[in-house]
Amino acid sequence: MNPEQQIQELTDKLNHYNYRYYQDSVSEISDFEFDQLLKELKALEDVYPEFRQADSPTQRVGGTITKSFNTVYHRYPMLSLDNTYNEQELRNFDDRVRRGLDGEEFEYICELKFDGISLSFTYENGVLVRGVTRGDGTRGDEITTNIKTIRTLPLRVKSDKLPPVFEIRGEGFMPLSSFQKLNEEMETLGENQYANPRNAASGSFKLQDSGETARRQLDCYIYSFLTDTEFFKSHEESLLALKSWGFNVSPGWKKVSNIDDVIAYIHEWEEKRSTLPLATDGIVIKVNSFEQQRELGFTAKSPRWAISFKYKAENKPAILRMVTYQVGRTGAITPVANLCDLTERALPYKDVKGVHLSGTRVKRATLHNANELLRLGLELGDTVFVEKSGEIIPKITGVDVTQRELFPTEPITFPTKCPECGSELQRNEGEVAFFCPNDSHCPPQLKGRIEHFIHRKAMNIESLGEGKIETLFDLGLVNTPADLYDLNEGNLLGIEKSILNEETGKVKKISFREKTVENILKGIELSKTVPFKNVLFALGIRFVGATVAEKLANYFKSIEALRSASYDQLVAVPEIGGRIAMSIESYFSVPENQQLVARLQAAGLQMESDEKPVEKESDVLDGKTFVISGVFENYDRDELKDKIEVNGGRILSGVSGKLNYLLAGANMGPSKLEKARKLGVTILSEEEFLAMIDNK
Ligand SMILES: NC(=O)c1ccc[n+]([C@@H]2O[C@H](COP(=O)([O-])OP(=O)(O)OC[C@H]3O[C@@H](n4cnc5c(N)ncnc54)[C@H](O)[C@@H]3O)[C@@H](O)[C@H]2O)c1
Ligand SMILES: [Zn+2]
Repeated sequence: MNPEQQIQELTDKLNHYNYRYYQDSVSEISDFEFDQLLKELKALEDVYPEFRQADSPTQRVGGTITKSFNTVYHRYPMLSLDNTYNEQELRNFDDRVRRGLDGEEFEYICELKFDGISLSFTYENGVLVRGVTRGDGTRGDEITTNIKTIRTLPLRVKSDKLPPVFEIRGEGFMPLSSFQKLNEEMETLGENQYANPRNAASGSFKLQDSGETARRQLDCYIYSFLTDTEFFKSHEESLLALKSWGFNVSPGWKKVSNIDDVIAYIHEWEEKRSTLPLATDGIVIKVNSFEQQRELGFTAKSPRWAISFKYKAENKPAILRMVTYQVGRTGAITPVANLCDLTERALPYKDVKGVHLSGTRVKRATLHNANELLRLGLELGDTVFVEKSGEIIPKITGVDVTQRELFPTEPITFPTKCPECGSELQRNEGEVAFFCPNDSHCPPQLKGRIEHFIHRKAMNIESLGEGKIETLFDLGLVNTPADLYDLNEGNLLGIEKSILNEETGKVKKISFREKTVENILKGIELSKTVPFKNVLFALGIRFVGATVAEKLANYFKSIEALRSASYDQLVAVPEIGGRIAMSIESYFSVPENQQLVARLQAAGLQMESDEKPVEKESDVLDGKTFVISGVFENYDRDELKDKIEVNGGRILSGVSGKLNYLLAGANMGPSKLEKARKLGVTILSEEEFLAMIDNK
């Protein structure tokens, strides 16, 4: 790959992770890995500035705004912080500050870096009037009713020294105790749990229902004060004043006069921070004097007068006691390392508590697949190194082979049979994972099929989550998706199941109360109105994803026609190839599948597409073709698609020479944009597009 392609790829990747992180409150990789990729991109851009993309994540704050809230412009931009994981870079920062201040004396304030989301609060005449998220740094989401649920945040501040309008900033977070409670509840309800308190805080501050936000007991530490006139001389003064006005200022901060003391502060908190009631991921160092802060100024993304030091994930030795094998929803086999602490070597495995890693005890780490076992060269009884990068699943990073002399080990033999159903395992040419081919009877695969069926993009039965499906499956009430339609109040109400959490040894109860049952049944009933294309996707036919399902539904119009289509008829459909055609044929040839479809049909699901001809609003877009890409402010992509169609336009699946317009939102891949430019396609913003149809 040449540098230009590398820059493009890194940009796309990082923008994707940013989007998932800020929009969906999900971390697909660890923060450390994210920050390494960002540094890699920055280094490349420094050498090849001409290839830097317009949407480079090195140039802007990563967050986004959503259309579910009012968008508010920040009076003062809300930036990010530069970060580092090592002391040398911290000393380099110190050198830059010193040079920037021409040798003047200066002080630092060290603070803990709380792991939540950045919030801004505006007070007018002492009254809290607005709370806004950081958003993209320039504009954020107005979440005033939600932030008012923070009990430590004064709604009114009494002091005769206050400026008429001021803004304060802080980190909204979910205390560890609230986080644990929330996740236990999610588990009981069978909902997906949050991976870490940060994601939980970010999701909870942006709920539409502020009653629910209140219930989740969020909190906020205040760390900054802003106003139009110079009010304080230093950060220290402002922290003391904020405290005296009743704001929740975390007591851990400290003023120091040189970088060595900063480093001492970092060491002091490295262990101690695990005793705090909230998650922290590092410390923040700020130049104390506001005048000096102004002298140093800002980059596009962060102040030059501050930096954060992030603690690296802890890495510890552990003993590999055994390897167990999990069967995934698709039948893939994942080996899992079962670990214990060095001090637990002699304990029977059931009494083992695991290795202490960043505040929790770890007993298991995924080994991904058979190749990973080989790559690490593991043997049973080995002393291995484990790491937990904050929120992400613990992983084994290496083996200490010297320990084998003292503690004998045994080779690991990968199983040849499925641990769940006993079928002979298979591995496809060129694939790393072994899988169980018994897709019609292997329990985890059956469960997986049902989970796919209820997915938002399939039958959209939101009232059923993973935990509930698991319970119904284990009780034998639901073995196939069709069984869902036989459920009634009689067999659901009062169901209880205790689930043992093997990590903690705690037993949790899942119970179906009246309200839950009502919701489940309502969701199932509603799914009968879900269009045919979703039903087709929900069946989970191999290679028939949501887009293929839509194409097939539009073409064949009914399950009857699809089922009886020959291979030749199938491949005659635009964009349907031999692989898909074969998979469809083979799906309908299996008796269990025929039965399933028949039962679903009898239950009243939509097995025909009732595509009404679109009611046209105008023909201003007649004969024009569009591709929609990225994220938009006012409408989502489906809404935009509708707007195009009712005005006579057509949607194409990709950028090509035939395309007239690319409707480009935020976060779209720069390579697509580039391609469109090269082909001379007109690129439209959301605004420009809306103006186009407004002129009808
Ligand atoms: N894992 C992923 O997929 C993923 C994706 C995107 C971003 N990230 C992580 O998020 C980081 C970027 O997020 P960011 O821009 O919010 O930067 P950041 O979280 O590294 O630092 C800036 C933020 O720190 C917070 N903060 C906490 N305590 C503070 C204090 N005492 N004083 C001042 N600020 C304080 C503020 O909210 C501020 O906005 C990345 O560096 C990466 O680590 C991870
Ligand atoms: Zn199996």
